[in-house]
Amino acid sequence: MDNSTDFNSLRGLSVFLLGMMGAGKSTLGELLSRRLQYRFFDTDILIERVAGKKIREIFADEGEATFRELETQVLAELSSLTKTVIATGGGMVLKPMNWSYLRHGLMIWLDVPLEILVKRLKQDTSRPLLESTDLESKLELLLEQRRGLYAEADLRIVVSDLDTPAHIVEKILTAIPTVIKDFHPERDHN
Ligand SMILES: Nc1ncnc2c1ncn2[C@@H]1O[C@H](COP(=O)(O)OP(=O)(O)OP(=O)(O)O)[C@@H](O)[C@H]1O
Ligand SMILES: O=C(O)C1=C[C@@H](O)[C@@H](O)[C@H](O)C1
Ligand SMILES: [Mg+2]
Repeated sequence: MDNSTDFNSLRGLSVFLLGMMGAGKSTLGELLSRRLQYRFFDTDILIERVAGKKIREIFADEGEATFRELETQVLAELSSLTKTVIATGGGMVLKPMNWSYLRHGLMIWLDVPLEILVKRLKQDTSRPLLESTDLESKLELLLEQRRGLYAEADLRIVVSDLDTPAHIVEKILTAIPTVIKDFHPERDHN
């Protein structure tokens, strides 16, 4: 099949991937962008570039509030682009102001069960919010606090243990035409 038939319905609209740490936003974002022939950006990577240091170091040296400011700044710049897939950081949904930027594109929530997140993140040391705490309890708490926010996305993709990144991208591409039908670009940007 000609891949372009998959995504004509997007009409150049950017895609924002939302979801918890470890949900696969960065991994899938890159794959999805290739399928869509879109550019790909990852807000965490851009923040590290702007700050000239790792996220772990930004949290340690300047605190989470500074990280969140940089996050909004990077998002604001990306939101004016078209034909772009953007992997956001897990906490992008926290600031109400960020929603005015996220709403410029199609927002997709990668909904991954807690057990899978724990499995994926137990060896990881790059995520400061998961440092020196009981990983499962911390993730559970964050998920509880954020679930309602992620649920504001235009599309929810439920991920199971057996879903490979390629399979999830196919699920997204299949769902896009349906969700885009109800998408109103003139929706409230506030
Ligand atoms: N479908 C999948 N199956 C198996 N492993 C996966 C899948 N998707 C992602 N992973 C793995 O899970 C880990 C976390 O993925 P990734 O970094 O893409 O998450 P993220 O959503 O970008 O997290 P963060 O919000 O912290 O940036 C990586 O090691 C990645 O290889
Ligand atoms: O869920 C979060 O709050 C975070 C997720 C990561 O992507 C990074 O943006 C950072 O580690 C914070
Ligand atoms: Mg990521």
